[in-house]
Formats: sequence, C-alpha cells, structure tokens
Amino acid sequence: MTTVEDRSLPAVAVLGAGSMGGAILQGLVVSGLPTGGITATNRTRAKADALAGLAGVTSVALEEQPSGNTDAAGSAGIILVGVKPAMVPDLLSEIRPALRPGAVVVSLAAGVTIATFESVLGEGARVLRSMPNTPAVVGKAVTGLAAGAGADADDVAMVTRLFETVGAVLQVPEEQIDPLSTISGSGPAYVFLLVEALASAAVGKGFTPEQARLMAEQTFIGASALLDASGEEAAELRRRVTSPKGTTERAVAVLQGAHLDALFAEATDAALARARELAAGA
Ligand SMILES: NC(=O)C1=CN([C@@H]2O[C@H](COP(=O)(O)OP(=O)(O)OC[C@H]3O[C@@H](n4cnc5c(N)ncnc54)[C@H](O)[C@@H]3O)[C@@H](O)[C@H]2O)C=CC1
Ligand SMILES: O=C(O)[C@@H]1CCC=N1
Repeated sequence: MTTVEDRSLPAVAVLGAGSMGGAILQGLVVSGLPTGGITATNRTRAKADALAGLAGVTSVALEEQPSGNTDAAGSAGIILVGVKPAMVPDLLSEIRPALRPGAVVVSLAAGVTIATFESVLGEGARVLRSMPNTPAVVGKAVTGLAAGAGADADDVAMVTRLFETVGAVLQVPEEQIDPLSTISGSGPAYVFLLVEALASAAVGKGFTPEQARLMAEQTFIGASALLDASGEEAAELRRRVTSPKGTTERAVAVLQGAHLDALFAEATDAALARARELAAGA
C-alpha cells in the first residue's frame, strides 16, 4: 500500500518562478503533497512578494540575495528550471557546482533540449524535460514529460508525482515535447484568444463590454465543464448544439469554411518552428 510518506517529495527549488514556475508552485502548495520544503527564486522583490504568502514557500529575490539560486539548488532534490529559454545555459552553469549528488533537474523551457542541459551539467546528470501549461494554478494542467538518459525510473516517478499534483501527465519521447508544446503548452492562449474574439463579436451586436465578457467567458467555462463532466467527445457535444437547419449550423459552416483546422495546423507549425529556433539558441 502506498503511504503518504512514500508519496512525499524532497525539497523543491523553482528557479525562475514566473508565470509557469509560479503556476506549478501554487498548484503544488494547494495539493497539500508533503515536500522537504519549497524555495522559489525571482529577480525582483516585487515578483518574490507575489509568492511569499504561499504556505511553506520561501520566496527569494535575487536582487537582495544574489546567491539565491545556488542556495536553493544546493539544498533541493528537485530543481525546476523556469527561466526564459535563452537564460537556461547561464543559470545551469551557475548552479552546477552547488548541486547535490542525485539531484534531479527539470526543465520547463520551450525548445531547450536535454542535450543542452547535459552539455552544461555533465554526462549522467539527472535531467527531465517538461512542458506544462498555466492551468496548473487550478490543478488542471497538461504536462508532457521526457526523461534524459541519466534519469532513472525513480526520478521519472518522482517528477511525474510532482506534476500530477497540478493535473494530467503525458510521458513522451523528447522529440515530441516541442510538438506537444504547440498544442497544450500554448493551448490556453488559443482558448483565451477565442474568448476575446467571441466577446468582441458580442460587443459588435450591441452588448456592453461587461455583458459580452460574461456571455463569452461563461460559455467557455460552461462548455469546458460539460466536456469534462459528460465524458463525451467534443464533436458529439457540438452536434447536440447544432440543430439541423438551425442557427448554429450556419455559424459553424462559416467557421469551417474559413478552414479552422488548416489555420490551427498553420498556427501550431509556426509555434514549432519557433521552438526549433529556441533550440538553436535564437
Ligand atoms: N508561460 C507558459 O504558459 C509556459 C512557459 N513555459 C516555459 O517557462 C519558462 C518561463 O516562462 P514564463 O513563466 O512565461 O516567463 P516569466 O517571465 O513569467 O518567468 C520567468 C521568471 O524568471 C525570473 N528570472 C529571470 N532571471 C532569473 C534568474 N537568473 N534566476 C532566477 N529567476 C530568474 C524572472 O523574475 C521571472 O519571474 C520559459 O522557459 C517558457 O518556455 C513552459 C510552458 C508554458
Ligand atoms: O510561449 C512560450 O514560449 C511558452 C511555451 C509554451 C507556452 N508558453
């Protein structure tokens, strides 16, 4: 039987706890999963203050404590690297001398390969690459996870456990992390863009911005909750809204006529191309 003890995590350091790192941190805290302590680092006091109220979190501002990254990494069993992709190599060089034997380093960065991590941290470093998304804040993330050669099955299980506190986890080969990122990593932005566009259509039909926002947001929230609760596929739920010869049919025909699927293929291809640029250091 699995005990609470078995499921607990070692000390966790989130280096660069911004939008994404901060979202995981918040979800992890809310989940109540025991850890050996959580430390978050950010450049500024203002960013650090935003996380300082979270139970059990030590939130460090590097402008006040320049050794914050090495201090946190040196006492952690899991180190989440949440800085921007271009900053990753410098951060890894900074923390490498401080890492404890057996420490597991987990990337959140788009584009940056496990090989890049290993080239700085050394052969045999325990590295995993993750691609979460911001619904982690509310425990509804999707996280893609790929393990480097130095990470063993226990490391993978431990990091999976961490990400499961904030949602679903999909283990994939590393070459699928960037494609996955274009769907679920960036995906919340596509959804929010659709909400914005629907609200703007409502304003165009004479509703106040407040009414438009309520209609657009609650429609997305309600539809998502229905998708979640019903267990039905999206296509079936769409069919149930689309009365034959009714009004929705006309609207859907316009959207499909604009080749929405081709547009999403093109948009996600563009995101993938950018991930490849980031991998090349651009
Ligand atoms: N925002 C998102 O939805 C997702 C982001 N990611 C990845 O997460 C990483 C961070 O992205 P965001 O959270 O959006 O950016 P962000 O700008 O919100 O967060 C980065 C944080 O790093 C901090 N920082 C800068 N230099 C630092 C240093 N030397 N040491 C420690 N902290 C430092 C900044 O204070 C900032 O809060 C990127 O690599 C991105 O590819 C991955 C999946 C989704
Ligand atoms: O836009 C980005 O680069 C990051 C990766 C996926 C979501 N946000």
